[in-house]
Amino acid sequence: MYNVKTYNAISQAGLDRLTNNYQVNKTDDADAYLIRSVDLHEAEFPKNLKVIARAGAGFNNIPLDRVTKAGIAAFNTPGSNANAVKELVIAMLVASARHMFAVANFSAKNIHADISLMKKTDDRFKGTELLNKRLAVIGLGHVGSLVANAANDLGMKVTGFDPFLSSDAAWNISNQIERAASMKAAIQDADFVTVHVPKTKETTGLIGAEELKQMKDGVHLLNYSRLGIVDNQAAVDALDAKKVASYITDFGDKVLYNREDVVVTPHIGGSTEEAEANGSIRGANIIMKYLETGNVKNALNLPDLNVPFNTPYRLTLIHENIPNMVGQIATKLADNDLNIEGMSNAAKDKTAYTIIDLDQEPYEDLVNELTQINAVIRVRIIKNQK
Ligand SMILES: NC(=O)c1ccc[n+]([C@@H]2O[C@H](COP(=O)([O-])OP(=O)(O)OC[C@H]3O[C@@H](n4cnc5c(N)ncnc54)[C@H](O)[C@@H]3O)[C@@H](O)[C@H]2O)c1
Ligand SMILES: O=C(O)CC[C@@H](O)C(=O)O
Repeated sequence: MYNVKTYNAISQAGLDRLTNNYQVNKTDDADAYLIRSVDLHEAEFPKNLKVIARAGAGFNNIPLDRVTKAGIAAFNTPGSNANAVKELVIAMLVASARHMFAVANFSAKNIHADISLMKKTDDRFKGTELLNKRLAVIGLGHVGSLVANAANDLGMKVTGFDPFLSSDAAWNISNQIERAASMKAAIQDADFVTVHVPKTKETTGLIGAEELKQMKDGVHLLNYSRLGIVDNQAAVDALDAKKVASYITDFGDKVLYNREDVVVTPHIGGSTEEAEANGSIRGANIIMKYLETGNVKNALNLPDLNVPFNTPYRLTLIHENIPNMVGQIATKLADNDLNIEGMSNAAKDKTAYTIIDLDQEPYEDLVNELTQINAVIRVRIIKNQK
């Protein structure tokens, strides 16, 4: 029996996929965590924990270095909520062009007045159209590519900037989207700028005072990525200077409160029934595959390694990516008369992963003995359930 612990509201759709070999939230000493935005940076991980699946795209809440050193595989589910974010961003583009939040505030405050009078008395509510306006999309991954394509379908001129664009992602982007060679080239002519990059050391403050200065006067800025990717104090200064017309973000920050030109939504970009179900189902599938086969695809901290599991037992080893690891492991098995039916190894950055298929049950102390090899981080024996 495997134990799964959930954090945050995890859609039942994914939990329903777990087979009878799984129980959910029965113990803290879990084999797997299925999480959303919970911040794990200060968390202590139980000894049993083998895998963390993040239902969603952003993984800046997982301390990847520490998790890897503990031999825990970490996965996210990018794309599971991309359509939800796209729809909200498009709504916010329309809302900012048509002053929808000012209109809503006005009508809420003047509930007893004849609302049709406001059009006659107040020119503030005359908006602009998105047609032929320019949108800069920073980051063209799962979310950014959908936003770029949808804005293009609405008749906007769209410029994208993504120096690390994967070839898979590039296939999803309409050939109408212009590709900028630099951030400055992307933002300097844009009427709207929207940011869709992961939060890393490199992207923190990606849109700061300098970038805001390079934008057109009256630009509308959107941040549905993460807190800190836009320097909020710089954004407030640019709003005060009327450089930026409006700023819409999914992440609260006290410097943004009580302003009519700022709208903060409470981190709801991916909060739809469909997106939460997608993320939870993908998370549950990832957990079952990793625990039951050791196979890995698109992990955040392990290389891809997918080997058909046709023997009664399998050993998986997470170890440092240094010379002679596989040799030492194979020698230990040979010294103990364990025949290797199949062996595969791959590396990602400083971490390597080895799968060894065995035709017989390994002796009890093998895990301990292999773990004692210098630079071996985690050893598992998996019994084939098929
Ligand atoms: N508000 C929400 O609820 C919500 C929902 C989903 C995702 N997100 C956030 O949005 C981010 C993007 O999500 P995604 O699913 O598109 O991720 P993704 O990994 O598919 O795409 C991210 C893209 O950003 C690009 N990128 C990285 N650094 C860049 C830089 N310096 N300049 C330009 N491009 C850069 C990458 O090459 C990649 O193509 C996530 O990391 C997450 O933080 C927020
Ligand atoms: O879990 C959520 O609702 C947030 C998800 C979102 O921020 C993401 O990065 O995918």
